[in-house]
Amino acid sequence: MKRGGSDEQKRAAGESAVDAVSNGMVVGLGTGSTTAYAIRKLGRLIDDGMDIEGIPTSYQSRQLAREVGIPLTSLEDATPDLAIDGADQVADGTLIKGGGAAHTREKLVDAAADRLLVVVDPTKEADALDHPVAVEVLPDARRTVAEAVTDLGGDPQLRAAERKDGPVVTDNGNLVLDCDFGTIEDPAALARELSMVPGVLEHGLFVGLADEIHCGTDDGVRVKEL
Ligand SMILES: O=C[C@H](O)[C@H](O)[C@H](O)COP(=O)(O)O
Repeated sequence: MKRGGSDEQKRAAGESAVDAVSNGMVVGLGTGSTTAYAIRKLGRLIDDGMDIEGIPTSYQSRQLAREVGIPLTSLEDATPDLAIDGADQVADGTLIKGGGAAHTREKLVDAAADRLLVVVDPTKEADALDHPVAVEVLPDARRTVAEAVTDLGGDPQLRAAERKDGPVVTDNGNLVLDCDFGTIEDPAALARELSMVPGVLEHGLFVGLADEIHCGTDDGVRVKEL
């Protein structure tokens, strides 16, 4: 799905993060249009003889990794040395993710990795987080979670599928509520509160996980260490 800035900005960011990959590493493969550039570059490094394994975070990243020849492993068998992942919004090192409904597995892999490199374009950077937060919910919990989100001050909308009638169904067989909280003053507190709601599998607030932000611009890549 196409979101955010230009393809060239995304390519610059995705490929910049791959410069941190060295021989023998296990790499977490995020999901989305920006990470796709990183996955393709990892494939080229493997073609050149590098020994890298990937842990995919979605059907999309698994298929692309297979296409470009990245050997795959899993969290059962390996710990990622680093993960490369995109974001829908970044402010002060905190991320909102889940625009592709992949945030649950992304969070598992990103949190397990020794380092998380986030790849974005300038449209994703903000002074404060105000993007809707994707919340993956068990189908039976759709209404009760929506009520809890409303009690927390959010406006939950069931994510509708495109080119299919009805809702988006995640790779895990669940639904997604896009929850608009306006400007999020305290992301860590909201993250904790959402995690406590029964029926919430995972939400798209990634607090304290990112180690570097690689922002692709028309004039090169800005790397911010956190
Ligand atoms: O669920 C999807 C992910 O969290 C993506 O990493 C995020 O939506 C950014 O995707 P893109 O690079 O396509 O904007």
